Amino acid sequence: MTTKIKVENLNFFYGEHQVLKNINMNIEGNQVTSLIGPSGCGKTTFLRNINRMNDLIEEARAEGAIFLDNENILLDTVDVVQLRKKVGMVFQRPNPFPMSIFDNIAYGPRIHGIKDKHKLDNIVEHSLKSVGLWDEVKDRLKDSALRLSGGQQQRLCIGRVLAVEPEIVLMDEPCSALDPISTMRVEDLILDLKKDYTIIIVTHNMQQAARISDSTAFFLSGELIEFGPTLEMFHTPKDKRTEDYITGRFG
Ligand SMILES: Nc1ncnc2c1ncn2[C@@H]1O[C@H](COP(=O)(O)OP(=O)(O)OP(=O)(O)O)[C@@H](O)[C@H]1O
Repeated sequence: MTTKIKVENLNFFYGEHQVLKNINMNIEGNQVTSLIGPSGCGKTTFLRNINRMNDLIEEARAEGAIFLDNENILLDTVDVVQLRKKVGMVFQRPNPFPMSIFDNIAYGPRIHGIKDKHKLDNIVEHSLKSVGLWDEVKDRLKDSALRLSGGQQQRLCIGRVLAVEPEIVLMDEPCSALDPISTMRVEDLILDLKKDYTIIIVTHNMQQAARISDSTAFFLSGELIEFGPTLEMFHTPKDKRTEDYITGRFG
């Protein structure tokens, strides 16, 4: 069973500006959870709390608790390097490092101390197979990753995250820069990955949320308005504001 996430009374501020308001949520393992809501409602901020990426912003401040299994990762005592190994993140635009395909995947494991060539070969092969890229690139592992297509680059970036064996994968609009066919491949990949990982994805695409997620959370102005099984939320939303958003009446 993969890691569960329990969010308790999470409030988050950029300086005086309160961006997240009293969020409570139980996110199950082996599931895909979508975060939806209009631009600026706090989805990315929420996601970035789960691997403490907001720590990098000086005036950012979080209150409350986020438990990964039993550990509250908002405590000062948490080792954020270890946390980010456990909680990988994929960004909106594919961002491969300007180095070879092999070195992109081997980068994280090397940082975490793996030097053995044979071990790294295995990790690279395994990660590239997990993201369905192995057959496309196995004969050119030394080529620059920047020469891959956008869709291939995004799968490479997901492979780079998987190479350090995370428990949770956060994805911030991972398909927004991709064409429909690459999007479909990444969506298939996400569905496949949920057997091993807890996945949270921010998306502006309602069809995408409906296609790939088990649960959906609807945010509005920093509040969690509704959270539940995706099918229920899309067919019988409990809150009028959720209904208005998913039917395109605002946002
Ligand atoms: N570094 C920052 N400093 C100050 N305020 C910020 C910072 N980043 C985001 N904000 C503010 O926090 C609020 C939430 O932003 P966030 O990026 O989390 O929203 P979002 O729902 O992910 O939006 P989008 O769908 O457009 O990506 C916005 O009002 C934004 O202006």
